[in-house]
Amino acid sequence: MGDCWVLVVDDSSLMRQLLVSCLRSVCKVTAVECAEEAIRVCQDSQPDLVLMDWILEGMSGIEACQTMQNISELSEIPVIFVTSNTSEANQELCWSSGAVDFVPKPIVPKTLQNRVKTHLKYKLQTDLLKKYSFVDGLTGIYNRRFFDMEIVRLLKQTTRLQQPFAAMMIDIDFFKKYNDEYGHLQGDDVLKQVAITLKNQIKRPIDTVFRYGGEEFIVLLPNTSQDGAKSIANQLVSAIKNLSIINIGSPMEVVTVSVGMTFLAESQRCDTKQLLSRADAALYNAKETGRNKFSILNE
Ligand SMILES: Nc1nc2c(ncn2[C@@H]2O[C@H](COP(=O)(O)OP(=O)(O)OP(=O)(O)O)[C@@H](O)[C@H]2O)c(=O)[nH]1
Repeated sequence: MGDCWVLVVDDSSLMRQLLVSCLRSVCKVTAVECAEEAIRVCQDSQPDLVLMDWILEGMSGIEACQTMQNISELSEIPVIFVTSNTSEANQELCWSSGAVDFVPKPIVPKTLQNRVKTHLKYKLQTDLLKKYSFVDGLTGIYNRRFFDMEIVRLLKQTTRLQQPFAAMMIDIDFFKKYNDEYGHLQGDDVLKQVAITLKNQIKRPIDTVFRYGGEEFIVLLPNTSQDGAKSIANQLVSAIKNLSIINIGSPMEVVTVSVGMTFLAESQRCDTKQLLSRADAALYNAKETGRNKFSILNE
């Protein structure tokens, strides 16, 4: 729980100090003074929990909570109101805005700490369950379901932050021949080795590998230059070849992959469908022009 991170939103500096010092022994805490800034912080780096004041300059706590509910990547961050507006009608507003709890002011430190601990525990459990439902059973890397969610979030983030973005579609060459020659169980083992190798090649925490389909993988590299992405694509191709897994059905004699890459410069935008069809076209080109290589499609 010490690694959890709580964002405090309160326009009184005294209250911010009080809340931060009260929670410091429970988790990491950051404080901001208005709802607009809180939403920005949540969009950039999602906290595990938000402690929200009701009356704030500009957007109110209730409006902020409603706004967060309507932004898909923020809608699952639990919000607890910390407020002296404790009338029944106001409590009703808290619940209907999407808050998970309500702590009255003046705060009782022990109560606040225990409420926060309880909600962080729920959050950690939910995150863990989600994580398992997003992991591919065979290879242990993220699955298609997670890709479908992540790609929407990452493309939005890329547009908002005006960053470049690279996506690679990776397909094992002559894998049907491998299965036919060595059997499906050994084929499964190759899929595991390829997945682990791809994962080990990408070093930054924001880069992600997914198993997209049977013997197809996707690598997403947010905020990466075109040269950087090309060099990673080359590394991936070499790393798989260097595993030296014999495949007598392949002219390369070992298991190799083909990589189709699409790159979006800072100003370029596209949706998931366009991104996938470009990566797929580049992959087709890599397959058609010899396999065991990468191709790039920019337009
Ligand atoms: N062992 C195993 N094989 C799989 C799995 N998913 C898909 N495959 C196999 O992957 C093979 C894909 O074959 P193709 O699409 O013809 O592609 P390929 O033989 O790799 O040929 P190219 O892509 O053109 O180089 C098929 O034999 C599938 O049965 C899996 O989970 N385990």
